[in-house]
Amino acid sequence: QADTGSEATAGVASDAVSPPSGYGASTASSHIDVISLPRLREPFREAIPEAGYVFVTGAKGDEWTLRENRRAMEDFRIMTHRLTGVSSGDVDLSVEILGERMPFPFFVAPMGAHRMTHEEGEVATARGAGMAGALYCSSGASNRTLEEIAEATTGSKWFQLYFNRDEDVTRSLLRRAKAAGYSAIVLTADALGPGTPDDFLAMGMPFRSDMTFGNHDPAKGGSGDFFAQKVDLTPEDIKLIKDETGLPVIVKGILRPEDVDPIIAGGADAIQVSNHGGRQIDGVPGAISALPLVARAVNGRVPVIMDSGIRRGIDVIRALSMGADCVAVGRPVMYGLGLGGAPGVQSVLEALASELRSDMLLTGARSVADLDPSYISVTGPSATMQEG
Ligand SMILES: Cc1cc2nc3c(=O)[nH]c(=O)nc-3n(C[C@H](O)[C@H](O)[C@H](O)COP(=O)(O)O)c2cc1C
Ligand SMILES: O=C(O)C(=O)c1ccccc1
Repeated sequence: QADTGSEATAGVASDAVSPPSGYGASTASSHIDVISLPRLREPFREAIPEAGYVFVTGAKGDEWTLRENRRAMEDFRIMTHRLTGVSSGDVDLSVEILGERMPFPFFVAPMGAHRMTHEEGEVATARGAGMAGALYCSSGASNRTLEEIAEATTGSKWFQLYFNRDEDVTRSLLRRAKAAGYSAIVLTADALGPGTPDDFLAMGMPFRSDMTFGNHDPAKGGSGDFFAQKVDLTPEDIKLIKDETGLPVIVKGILRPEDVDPIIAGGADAIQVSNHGGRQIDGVPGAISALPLVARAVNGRVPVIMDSGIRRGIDVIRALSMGADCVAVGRPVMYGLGLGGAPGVQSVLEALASELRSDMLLTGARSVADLDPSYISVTGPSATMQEG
């Protein structure tokens, strides 16, 4: 895709925000055939500009953690139950987390800058999530505004907060999220800003020239500077979120079991085990390896959510067996957005649900509530971590 010429303006959604940059993001809007989520990565590369592909698929440093998120899945071997009398009509994938009923135990992870992938940005992703009945977690780094996104999804929605150094800015974001109907706040605790894959740095960080962070656009009720994030967060900061909104707070980015107690004492209503898809610090363990120890530290006091590396139905089974109540899916949702806009996102989420349904049947578990560590044999580096 050339970054010049008027051709790129054709087909731009009428509600797209800023003037088209000629960047050439996807304008696709159709269902897609999904053999599996990993198989979408190459077609995604063909469908959007190289800068978007590198930004979305890349990760920090040597990308060891990015690879480890997938490799470590292999340490968790599925111990299938046989002759359990479970039929397909019996399989129940639904869960309820923080008062939200979900038709399947996964939702859309908060991701910023969807206009690097699709002209419509987050509005299309959120609409697609709603079409699949999935919960959409809106990123604080969205290109569209949280209000536009709220209006676009028919499903449940959570708002992910990048805590701003300016308290008034943070409070204003929280008030708006509450007013727009978001039902929980996700406090991201493991990020400094946009991911900086080496390949993206080498290209000169080519964000599209018309890219803005919608929630901070003064023309749309926003204020402050997205990049002015508060980095010195403590468990005390959870209180401000709860005081301002009265909503449940999920703390995202936890890998270390010792962090759990102070965060729950600070008022957190859920813990999200995550390494941000390997995008912020390289060298941290695969999220699935960290999950069992964090889940043991939580010990049922609050729900546990996990993300980073979920690509298959069996990955969802691994995470739920090892103590997660549900999981979030990141990059594959962007593949769906680039390849098919809102219906493409729907296709991706429904394909994962369908894969999970047959994997559950073959695992021999009737419902996600039945999954426990007895369904898993832990081997390799992840087993060593559990002993350590
Ligand atoms: C392009 C991109 C942008 C992201 N932006 C955010 C963000 O704004 N806030 C956040 O909490 N996490 C963000 N994440 C991290 C995701 O929420 C999630 O932790 C990660 O993508 C999960 O890993 P997966 O992609 O392997 O599923 C982003 C991830 C990607 C790929
Ligand atoms: O890239 C990321 O990981 C991320 O969190 C982010 C933050 C700001 C804008 C876009 C993405």
